[in-house]
Amino acid sequence: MSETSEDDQAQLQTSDEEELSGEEEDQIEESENEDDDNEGESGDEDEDEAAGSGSDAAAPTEEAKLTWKDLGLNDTLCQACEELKWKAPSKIQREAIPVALQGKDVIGLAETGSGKTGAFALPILHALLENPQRYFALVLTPTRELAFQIGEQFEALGSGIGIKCCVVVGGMDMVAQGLQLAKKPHIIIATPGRLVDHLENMKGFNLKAIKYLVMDEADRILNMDFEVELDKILKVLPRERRTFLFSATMTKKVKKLQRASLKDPVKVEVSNKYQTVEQLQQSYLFIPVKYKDVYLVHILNELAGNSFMIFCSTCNNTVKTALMLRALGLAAIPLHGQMSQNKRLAALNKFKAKNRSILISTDVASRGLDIPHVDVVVNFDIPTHSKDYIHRVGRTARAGRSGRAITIVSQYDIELYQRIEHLLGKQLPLYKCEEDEVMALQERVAEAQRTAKLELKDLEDTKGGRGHKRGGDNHDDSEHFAGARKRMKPMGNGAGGGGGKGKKPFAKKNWTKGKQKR
Ligand SMILES: Nc1ncnc2c1ncn2[C@@H]1O[C@H](COP(=O)(O)OP(=O)(O)OP(=O)(O)O)[C@@H](O)[C@H]1O
Repeated sequence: MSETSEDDQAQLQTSDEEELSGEEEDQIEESENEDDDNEGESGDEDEDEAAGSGSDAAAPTEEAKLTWKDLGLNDTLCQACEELKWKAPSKIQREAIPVALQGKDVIGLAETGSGKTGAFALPILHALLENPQRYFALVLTPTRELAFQIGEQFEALGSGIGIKCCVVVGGMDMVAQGLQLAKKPHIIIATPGRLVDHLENMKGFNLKAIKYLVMDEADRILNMDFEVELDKILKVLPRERRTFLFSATMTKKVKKLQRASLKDPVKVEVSNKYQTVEQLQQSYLFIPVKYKDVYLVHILNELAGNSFMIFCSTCNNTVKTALMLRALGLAAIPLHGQMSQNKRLAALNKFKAKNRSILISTDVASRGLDIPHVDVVVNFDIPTHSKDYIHRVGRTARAGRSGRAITIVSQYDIELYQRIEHLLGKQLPLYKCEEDEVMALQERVAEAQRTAKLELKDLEDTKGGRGHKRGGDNHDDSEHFAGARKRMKPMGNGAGGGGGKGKKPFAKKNWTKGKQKR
């Protein structure tokens, strides 16, 4: 493997400084263009394969003796990994990086949180240092938040070499993005819909020079939801390029994979299902649908002090659930595709900064997001596609940490749940709880549900009155809403706002008063 010369590095840095001085700040603007955030997926699950969840930690294992240098990466990048405290490559990195450095196309299948981003970013940065060039690589991701996260990771790894990235996603100002693109970054990280907008509308912008195409969450990108956009993008990319497909779940459908026009790809598959049990404690709860809220509150109470990601099936459910929990004094914040992009980012940042301990989201947050402090994932609504289960529960137990996943299964979800167990290749244990204790919460929860309902109605009325269309950006500020809550009797539950460990958001004894039977 050739080493990158100092001249090459200097070239990369010098040209950046010349062209990119006076960088303009991104303007965040509200938009209702949600084309890139499809939350549903079309089936084909029998043909899918999964690498499990959380089993191949990014954290190196004892037997992992290989160093970054051994993989063939140049010194600057080895140093960048060390600065990020990545002591040694993870399994997927050990296996994928050498193949990628040989110039091969790669299909990388490895568990959630196992370091796949580094597995494709490092060889691209290595190649960039050997042949510095603008518009060098294009990374496609299914969601906007993931695009920002990947951009940050490229910048962290490439900080020593003056790498310039541009994140191109919907919901942000087109003009500001266009200006950034015009500065010819090395790496473009994009959601397909917005990239197509630029390709079609920005004079002089093309992707003819691209040397590397990455599809992160590749099975999702190759899904029919992105068909039109992806075809447009692939048409304008040069055939002479390297293509990397990465995900924790991959389609086996040859037809779908053919769309990526890979050339003799090497499949790098990393899976070690036995460790899943150790790091990710998975369980399910079988309950009648009408008790879902009360069981959720019970779980949050039982595991108080942790950080939670709760997944719902619809935008409306995320808001309703968040309002219900907030009426009980729990620090819940919704995140979904009908929120404006600045509010989506704000919600995520509050959760990341531990200002809120409960993030309630749709599948817009199920893939790729790397928030190390997530302790518990709750599938409040069961995922319609079992693949999504793998991604959702993968938001915890990342990079060698431990975590828990609890799936609420109602009488209507049995078939979907069986499919999940089939995909996992094992049966999960029941989440144990005392029914009496749960039912003792019912009265308070019912009151909170009523409050939430009123607040939701008030929210819709207020926004509707301002001329917003229903289903637009009208479900995003439930946090600051206190209309109906003001009318509600004080709960006296001592609920906290933040989510630091050890803090109980509300005192359990308050909830067990006045037990009642079902
Ligand atoms: N070699 C390494 N050593 C230690 N930590 C690492 C290493 N490589 C990556 N990480 C860290 O592990 C975490 C998970 O990495 P990453 O987000 O790339 O996982 P992923 O495999 O893409 O997960 P997902 O399938 O959920 O998208 C990140 O916080 C990253 O910084």
